[in-house]
Amino acid sequence: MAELESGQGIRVVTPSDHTFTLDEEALSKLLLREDIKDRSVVVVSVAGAFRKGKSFLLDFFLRYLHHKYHVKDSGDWLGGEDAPLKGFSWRGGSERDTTGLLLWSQPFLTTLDNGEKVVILLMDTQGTFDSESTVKDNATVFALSTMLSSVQIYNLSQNIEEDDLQHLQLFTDYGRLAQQSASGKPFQRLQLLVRDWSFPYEHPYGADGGASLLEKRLEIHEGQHVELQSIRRHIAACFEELACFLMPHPGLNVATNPNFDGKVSDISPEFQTSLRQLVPMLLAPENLVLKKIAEQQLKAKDLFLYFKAYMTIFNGTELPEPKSILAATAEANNLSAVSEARDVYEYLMEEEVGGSKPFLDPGRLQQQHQRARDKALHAFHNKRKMGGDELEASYQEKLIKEIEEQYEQYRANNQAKNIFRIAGTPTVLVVLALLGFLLSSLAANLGVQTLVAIGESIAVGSLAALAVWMYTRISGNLRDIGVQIDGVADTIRNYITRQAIGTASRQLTTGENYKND
Ligand SMILES: Nc1nc2c(ncn2[C@@H]2O[C@H](COP(=O)(O)OP(=O)(O)OP(=O)(O)O)[C@@H](O)[C@H]2O)c(=O)[nH]1
Ligand SMILES: [Mg+2]
Repeated sequence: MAELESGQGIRVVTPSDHTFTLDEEALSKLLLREDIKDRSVVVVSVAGAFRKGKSFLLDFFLRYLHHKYHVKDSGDWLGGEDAPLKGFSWRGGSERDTTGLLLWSQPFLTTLDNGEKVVILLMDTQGTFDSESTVKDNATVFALSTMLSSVQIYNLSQNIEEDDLQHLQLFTDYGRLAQQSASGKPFQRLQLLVRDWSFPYEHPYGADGGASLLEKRLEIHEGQHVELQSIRRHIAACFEELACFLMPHPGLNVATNPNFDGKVSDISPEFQTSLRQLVPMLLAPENLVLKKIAEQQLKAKDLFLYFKAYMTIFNGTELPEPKSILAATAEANNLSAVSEARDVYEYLMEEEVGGSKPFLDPGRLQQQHQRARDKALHAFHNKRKMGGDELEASYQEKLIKEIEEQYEQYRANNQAKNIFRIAGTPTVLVVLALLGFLLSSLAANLGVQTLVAIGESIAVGSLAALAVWMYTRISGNLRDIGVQIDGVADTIRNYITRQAIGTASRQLTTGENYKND
């Protein structure tokens, strides 16, 4: 477990004076890490009232993840009987402990059976209903963690009560709107977890008992107030999967002993049995739920965009309307499509004209740009987006603009690789002078006087131009003339390069088919 001890909870969202700030730097260090950013994400979050054992539970998740994905051991993961429980900060007492939103600093990496490379992230959240938070603070933490996770574990104490369900109210409207905008349900798994369940004779501990209790609580019946009916109807419409698990009491040591350090031997055997069932049910490779928004699987780098988008709208003075949550989702959604398309463009261009590649004929560069641009736009269109055609069109415009800017960059870099360019005007003039002399001496041997004269005038002209050019550069006078000479040399150089490359590529590519895909 030494490796686990080197990890820590990173507070990515911090509360201050009833607003929340995103630590973009800390978040980007984790999500935009080279080995993480392109992996599909699984985000497991635990939320609910304060002081109810959320962080404590997450530390068992960490033990399992460490055992399964780092040590890759198939033996017992629960750990030594006497080892203290480490990980996210947890403690006894009546005062709140966790604040803001935290992610565990060590991402757990795995490859699923279908070849999908994933990263598993754990999220700990500030407990709701402590004496320092407002209703808005509570709703913000709960909403953010639900929207950013693929599995939200809703940690409840003793029973599922009506106010627990009302907490989901914010999402029921959002869910309705989101469904109109994209097909499918907006969120994935809501896992209710009832702690200290004391009626196993009515509903047994575990997933089955949980399912029957949940069914009973979500039942719609005649005579029920319409508001209660509508909450129930819409909760089901928001989550792809609703599940409930009933946990037994962990024993008095856990609940009341101030010196309890989390060792397994102090925890009731029933609680241990339930942990062994619950944790793999959520975190075994075959049970992982990949984070999706608007039916798109999120990569770690996309999650970063959504974090930013949601934080912005939740930081107003009011709780955001479901409509603005939808708008923020749509924006982040389009942004992620733009970023993916830009990657396609860059990849294809780098292949041909990346930093280490030699100079490419400007005509071929233009063709490659067209091809890469088309493919990037195709990738952009292919990605499902929320927010309608107008929003998509505005992001498409942004994408095209960015691509054109990048093309300019590639063109400039390519031009800089041109050998003549590196040597500049003097080389062109010297080469020209040499060619002139060569022509005149050849023509003299053949006795063609006009060509001798042409050759000589090219040579003398070039040398004179070189002398003037050097004068302008050294003295700083007659700069306009210097620029004009540069222009002529540039034109000659471009012409010669195009001819030379054209001939070379014709020879090289005779009979060869360009790969187009
Ligand atoms: N009764 C009971 N106590 C538990 C359970 N699990 C953990 N505890 C105890 O609850 C106390 C609080 O644990 P934490 O994990 O810090 O609780 P939390 O929900 O993260 O609290 P905040 O961070 O303040 O919101 C500790 O003393 C744990 O030993 C449980 O299932 N039932
Ligand atoms: Mg906590």
